[in-house]
Amino acid sequence: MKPRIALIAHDKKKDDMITLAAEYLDFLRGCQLSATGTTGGRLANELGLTVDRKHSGPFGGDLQIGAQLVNGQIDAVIFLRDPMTPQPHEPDINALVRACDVHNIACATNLASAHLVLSQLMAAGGYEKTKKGA
Ligand SMILES: O=C(CO)COP(=O)(O)O
Repeated sequence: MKPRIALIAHDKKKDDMITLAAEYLDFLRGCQLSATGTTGGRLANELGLTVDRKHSGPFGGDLQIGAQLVNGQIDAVIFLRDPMTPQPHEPDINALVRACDVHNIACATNLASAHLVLSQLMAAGGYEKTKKGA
């Protein structure tokens, strides 16, 4: 089965998400992706990824991803949170991260852990990262 990955980034982390996804592009093309609205829009427009776009985070997108996760439809969450900016939907963010803990779903909330999760999922699927210039 294809890995089912949720990709979410707060505004100041969206460029990081695009750079991250570009690095794992071949692998992510073979995954089933969900994303909050604006993050998903950028992933689709800038990288051509096929993404199940939920509502934007402040309008319930985190909760929609949380519901998918609770229903057993998500294997890992990459959630690049902005720890320096207060978010109007902080309760929704906490609910999603809590749901990951309740259901023991890997949740990477920064780039370092995102690389670990993605490279591990890739290795488990027998993928190799394409080396630049190779
Ligand atoms: O706010 C978010 C996550 O909490 C992200 O939502 P967007 O991808 O719609 O910006």
